[in-house]
Amino acid sequence: MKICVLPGDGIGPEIMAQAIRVLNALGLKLEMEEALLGGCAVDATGTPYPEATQKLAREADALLLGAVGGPQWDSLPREQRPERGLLGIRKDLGLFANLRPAILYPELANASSLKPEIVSGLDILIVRELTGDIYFGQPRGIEVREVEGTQQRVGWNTMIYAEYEIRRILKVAFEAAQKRGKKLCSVDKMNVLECTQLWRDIAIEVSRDYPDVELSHMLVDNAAMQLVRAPKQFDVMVTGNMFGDILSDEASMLTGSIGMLPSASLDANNKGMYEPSHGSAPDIAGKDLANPLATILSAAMMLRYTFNHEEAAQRVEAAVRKVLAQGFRTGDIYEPGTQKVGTRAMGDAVLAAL
Ligand SMILES: NC(=O)c1ccc[n+]([C@@H]2O[C@H](COP(=O)([O-])OP(=O)(O)OC[C@H]3O[C@@H](n4cnc5c(N)ncnc54)[C@H](O)[C@@H]3O)[C@@H](O)[C@H]2O)c1
Ligand SMILES: CC(C)[C@H](C(=O)O)[C@@H](O)C(=O)O
Ligand SMILES: [Mg+2]
Repeated sequence: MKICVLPGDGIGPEIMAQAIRVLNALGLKLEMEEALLGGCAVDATGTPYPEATQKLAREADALLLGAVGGPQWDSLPREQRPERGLLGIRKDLGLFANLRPAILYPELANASSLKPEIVSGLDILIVRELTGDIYFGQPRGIEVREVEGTQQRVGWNTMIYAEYEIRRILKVAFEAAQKRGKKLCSVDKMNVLECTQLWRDIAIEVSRDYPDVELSHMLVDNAAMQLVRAPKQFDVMVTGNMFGDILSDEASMLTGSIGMLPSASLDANNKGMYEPSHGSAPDIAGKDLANPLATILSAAMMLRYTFNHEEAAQRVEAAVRKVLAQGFRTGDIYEPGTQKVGTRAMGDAVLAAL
């Protein structure tokens, strides 16, 4: 089982160190090799997704990513920014299916931004398309043009989906729903955007192959509202790249913190890159404050989806549950009466629980 490890930037190396300790403690035959992605790669090689990383990434069975980015790279030309490395590796490896499970651990009911009675038992899966949409659409750019008689800067992007891209992510979502609560909500903005009218049309077509799954549709603005009004109405949600990015950060707060939301980014053969949904958190980087649980839970998803090692995945998830029950909390999920710990001590606790 060959894993390409990409610690990245900011809190990336800190949270990754804990996930690797957990993986190593499982007694599995895992071969891990580190590579550069993001700002660290820009600093070392001038490019965010260097050739050496491309090679390792393509050879590996799975990848584990911390996070990339930071203000020190924000003024670079766009192609050199860390985020381009992340988008580049997703596209290069065909990782079109991003699974983001928002699960509320009962111990964190009070850490959720919603009242316990609204979120208790929450278990939503957000399926986000990851290699298309306005993220990758051409043309795009910023240029000076004449507009209404004056020269001014104009910025534009293109929201575009081809039928096959919509079809394949919907299949992933329907199949996930079949294995869960058999309810799928497809989120779009068909009242305004043609691109997402096509999305809705195809969702209806694909649904004919999944008569056991109840398909509903929701406009994205309403979906954002419903997520904080009554999130338990959802089982699986499926949406495009842009809306999924936003809705999954929103959903993370229902679970207590963005530091609790893992993710899997899969290709058609379940090769995957596993990464927490959050970013490099420059405001807390290097301070031993970051919550490593989203990364550790992402490693569990890797064991489940790419390596088919359900038992090991469940061991890791049970260990996370146990440390929460024991009262260990990083600052983002802390509440009075629990024990505040740093990133490394949280890793220690998970290891002890294992
Ligand atoms: N997958 C990725 O690599 C990824 C994802 C999102 C953002 N980014 C990049 O990260 C940088 C910072 O972005 P941002 O500030 O908008 O989002 P962010 O997710 O990094 O941080 C948002 C807030 O959440 C907190 N936070 C995030 N992860 C945490 C954790 N594990 N434990 C405790 N608190 C945590 C941060 O301290 C911050 O206050 C940007 O350069 C952005 O492009 C990368
Ligand atoms: C860093 C950025 C490119 C990325 C995205 O928008 O996909 C991040 O926000 C995420 O959610 O993984
Ligand atoms: Mg995001």
